[in-house]
Amino acid sequence: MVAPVAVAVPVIDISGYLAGDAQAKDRVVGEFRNACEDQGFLQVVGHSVPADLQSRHLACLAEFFALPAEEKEKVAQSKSKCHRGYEHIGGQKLDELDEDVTADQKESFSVRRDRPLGRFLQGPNQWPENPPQFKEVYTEYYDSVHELSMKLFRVMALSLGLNEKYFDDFGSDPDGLCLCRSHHYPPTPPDTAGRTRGIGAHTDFGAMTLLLQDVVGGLEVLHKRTGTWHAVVPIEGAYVVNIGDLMQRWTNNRYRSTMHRVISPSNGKDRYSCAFFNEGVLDRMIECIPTCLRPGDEPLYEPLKVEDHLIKRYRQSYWAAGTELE
Ligand SMILES: O=C(O)CCC(=O)C(=O)O
Ligand SMILES: [Fe+2]
Repeated sequence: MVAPVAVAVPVIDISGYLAGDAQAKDRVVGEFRNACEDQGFLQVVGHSVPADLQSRHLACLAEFFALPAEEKEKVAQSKSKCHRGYEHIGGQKLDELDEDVTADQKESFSVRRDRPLGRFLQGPNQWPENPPQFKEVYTEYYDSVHELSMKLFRVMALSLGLNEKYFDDFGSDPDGLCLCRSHHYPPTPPDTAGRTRGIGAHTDFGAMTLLLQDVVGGLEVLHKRTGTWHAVVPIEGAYVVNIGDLMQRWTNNRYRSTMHRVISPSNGKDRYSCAFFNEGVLDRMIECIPTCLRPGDEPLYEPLKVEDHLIKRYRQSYWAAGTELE
């Protein structure tokens, strides 16, 4: 049940920081640090992604997901050797612990950077024929949100007392993995209320996630201290930014990767969202960032290769839904 008392997810206006204002920079960096050390969830407004691009992207998604199933299946993820394209409802189950809840009641479309086939998740995208502007708008959106993520990695570096370019390579290496996955959550049928999950409870796999959600609502975050779920109230055009498991590990638990889930809409509305995940370079070793270790402390985790971490997490979430993943 969602707790009646709202646990605030901080809202950070980064417009002054982006404009180069030194005072705003200190404020933004401090607010970002507090949010990441607390729940690892925040919302960013005053960012650089144009509102018009967000609307065009969401409109294209609605048009695509409304196509007949056989049209969407032409670009099914099961046809891709690198897990790109359309995934039908129930293809993934992110809640790996609760057997009673359904597989994820979302359909999605996944895009990464086009690379030659070979390494895990590397390869070419698949694009639908309709709507005709889908590829162009999706690509423009991907580039814009990727650019914003790089600005936020700079804030992240400063907030950890590091050189502001510390994460530049991790986030912008052409072989680095970023996933821009868009979702459609159809309204839940009334008879399955309580058991349906748009997305089951999970933590994100990568370093940082930037999520655009429409105004329908349904995203919830688990408040660790009280064990209660709280709505992340939609703010039109804002990005919900959250820390993923890789960053929690990298920062020796200083920054928190927090459980979240999506409850399918029960108000008869369709919900759309788009998540951008920075998952990093496959060969990169993740080991405790020096500024995250107090004198005399030991790192909590062994060094871990990004590739090993991602293979394990992706496979688990697909096997839980009975889907094969190459
Ligand atoms: O659609 C949402 O609001 C959340 C999506 C999400 O948590 C995910 O894709 O990992
Ligand atoms: Fe997530």
